[in-house]
Amino acid sequence: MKTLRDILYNVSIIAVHGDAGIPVNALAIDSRNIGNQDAFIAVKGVHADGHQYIEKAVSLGAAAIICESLPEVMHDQVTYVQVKDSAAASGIMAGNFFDNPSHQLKLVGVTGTNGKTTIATLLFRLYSKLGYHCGLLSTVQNQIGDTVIPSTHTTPDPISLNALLAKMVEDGCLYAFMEVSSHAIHQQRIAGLRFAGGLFSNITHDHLDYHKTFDEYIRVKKSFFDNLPTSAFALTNLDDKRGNVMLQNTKARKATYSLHTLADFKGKILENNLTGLIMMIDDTEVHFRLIGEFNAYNLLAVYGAARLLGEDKATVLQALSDIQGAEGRFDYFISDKDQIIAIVDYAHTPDALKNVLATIQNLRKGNEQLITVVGCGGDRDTAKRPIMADVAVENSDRVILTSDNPRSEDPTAIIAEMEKGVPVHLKKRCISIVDRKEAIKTALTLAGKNDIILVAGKGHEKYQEIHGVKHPFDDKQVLHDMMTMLEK
Ligand SMILES: CC(=O)N[C@H]1[C@@H](OP(=O)(O)OP(=O)(O)OC[C@H]2O[C@@H](n3ccc(=O)[nH]c3=O)[C@H](O)[C@@H]2O)O[C@H](CO)[C@@H](O)[C@@H]1O[C@H](C)C(=O)N[C@@H](C)C(=O)N[C@H](CCC(=O)O)C(=O)O
Ligand SMILES: Nc1ncnc2c1ncn2[C@@H]1O[C@H](COP(=O)(O)OP(=O)(O)OP(=O)(O)O)[C@@H](O)[C@H]1O
Ligand SMILES: N[C@H](CCC[C@H](N)C(=O)O)C(=O)O
Ligand SMILES: [Mg+2]
Repeated sequence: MKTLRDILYNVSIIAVHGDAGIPVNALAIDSRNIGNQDAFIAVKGVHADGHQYIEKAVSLGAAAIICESLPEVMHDQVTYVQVKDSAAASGIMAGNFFDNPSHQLKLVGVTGTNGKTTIATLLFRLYSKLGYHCGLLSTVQNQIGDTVIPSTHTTPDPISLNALLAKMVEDGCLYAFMEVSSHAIHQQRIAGLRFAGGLFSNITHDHLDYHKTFDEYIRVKKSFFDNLPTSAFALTNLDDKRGNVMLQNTKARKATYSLHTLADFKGKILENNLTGLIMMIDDTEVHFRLIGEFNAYNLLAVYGAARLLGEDKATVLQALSDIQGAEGRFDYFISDKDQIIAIVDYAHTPDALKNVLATIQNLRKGNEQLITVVGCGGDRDTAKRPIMADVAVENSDRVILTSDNPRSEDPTAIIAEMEKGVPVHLKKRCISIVDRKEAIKTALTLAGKNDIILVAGKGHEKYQEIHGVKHPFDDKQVLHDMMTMLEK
C-alpha cells in the first residue's frame, strides 16, 4: 500500500499535522465515497465546499484529510495536510496513487467547443484499426480496446480519470485519446496528467453560465495548451479566429491545420454529399464516410495528430477513409416509403446547429422541406436559447421547438426563452410542442416525400433528464418507431 507521503509527491504543501508515513487505502473527493484508511481531499465546488464534509469523512474512517484551510477540530489519529490548491492536489495525488498512468502511455487530449467527441473517437478508431491497443475517454462512452465503460462526464473527475488510465496501462494500451472539457480544465480534473499532444477544434458560444464571459472561456481553454510540456505537440485549427491565440504561450511543438489557408496540414473539400466527403489532403485525394464541412475539419485534425504522433501519411489516410463517425453525430437513415431523411445530431450549441443546418442545406437536391426539431437543456447556459431558436428558424422551413433535458427547470419556460429569438416575420415557421416524442411525431406528420428532418441536441443520449430522474429516451429509436407507426 502506498503511504500518504508517496501520494503527496509534487503537491504544493503548506503544512502537515500528523504522520505522513501512514498507508492510504484509497482517495476520495466525495465524503460519501470514504472508507476505512482513505484520504479525503476537500475541494471547493460550485454548489458546496468539500471542507464542510471533513468531519463526516473522519467519521467514515478517513485517515488523512487534504484541505486548503485546516478545521478547528483536529483528531489525533488523523493526518491533516494543508495545501495551496486542493483541486490541483486531487489531480496530482490521483496520478501518484495510480503510478502516473499518463506517463506510461501516449495521452492525447482534444479541446474546443464542438468536435471533441468526434475527433477523439476517430483517433481511437484509427489507432485501433492500425493495430494498436488503445483507450478512449469521451462523452458517449469510455473504452479500453473493445470493452465499453459507461461515461458520466465528458472528462471524468481526476480519481476516476486516473483509475481508468491505469486500467488502460494494465491492459497494455499504448495510446489513450480523451476529451478535455472546459469544466475539467477549470476544475483541474486534468492536473498532473502528462499529455503527448493537444488538439484544438474551435471555440464558439457555450457554457457562459459557468465561465461567465467569452474571454474567460477562451482563457480556460488556452490554459490547457499553456500547460503542455515541450515533449508534446499542440495542433490548432487556423480557420478558427482563436486558433493562433490558443498556442500563443505553449511550450509544446506547434502545428496547424486549415481548409482555407496555408498550414502544416492542408485540406480542401472537393465533394460533400450524403455519400460522404471527397477531400484533397496534402496532395492526396481521399474519400471519407463522414459528412459535412465540420467533419472535414475533424478529419484533418485527426490526420494531423496521427502524423505528429509518427504515423505514415498513406497508411493514415487509407485507414481513415473507411471509418465511421461517433454515435449521434449526423446519424441518419432514410425511410422506405417516402424516402424521408431523418438525421439525429448532438448539435447543442448555436454554432453546431448552424453548421449542421448548413451541411443539410448543401446536401439538398431540389426543394425538399427541412424540418428541425430542437430544444435546449435546463440548468445550462441560458443565453444560447434564443440564439439557437433563431439559427433554427433562419435555416429551416419548419421548426418545432421542444424540450431537451429540462433538469430542474420548467421546459415550457425554457421554450419561452427560445421563442424570444424567433424573428417576428419567421414566427409562422415555428411551433412549440413540449413533449419531445409528440414533437418528433409532428415533424414526421408534416414531412412529405424526400423531406429532411433534423432532430438536434441529444444525439447519442438515451434518456431525458427531468428533475434528477433519467427517463429512457432515444431520438433515433423514437424516429424509427414513429415512422413505422405512421407508415402502417
Ligand atoms: C458544475 C460542475 O461541473 N460540477 C462538477 C463539480 O461538482 P461541484 O463543484 O458542483 O461539487 P459540489 O456539489 O459543489 O461539491 C463540492 C465538493 O464537495 C464534495 N461533497 C459534496 C457533497 C457531500 O456530501 N460530500 C462531499 O464531499 C463534492 O464531491 C465536491 O468535491 O465536480 C464534480 C466532481 O468532479 C462533478 O461531478 C460535477 O459535475 C456535474 C455533475 C456536472 O454536471 N458537470 C457538467 C456541467 C460537466 O462537467 N460537463 C463537462 C462537459 C461540458 C461540455 O460539453 O464541454 C464534462 O466534462 O462532463
Ligand atoms: N468541428 C466541428 N465544428 C463545428 N461543429 C461541429 C464540429 N464537429 C461536430 N460538430 C457539431 O457539434 C455536435 C457535437 O459534436 P461532438 O460531440 O463531436 O462535440 P463535443 O465537443 O464533444 O461536444 P460536447 O462538448 O458536448 O462533448 C455534432 O453533433 C455536430 O453538430
Ligand atoms: N456536455 C453538454 C451536453 C449538452 C447536451 C444537451 N442535450 C443538454 O442536456 O443540454 C453539457 O453538459 O452542456
Ligand atoms: Mg463530447
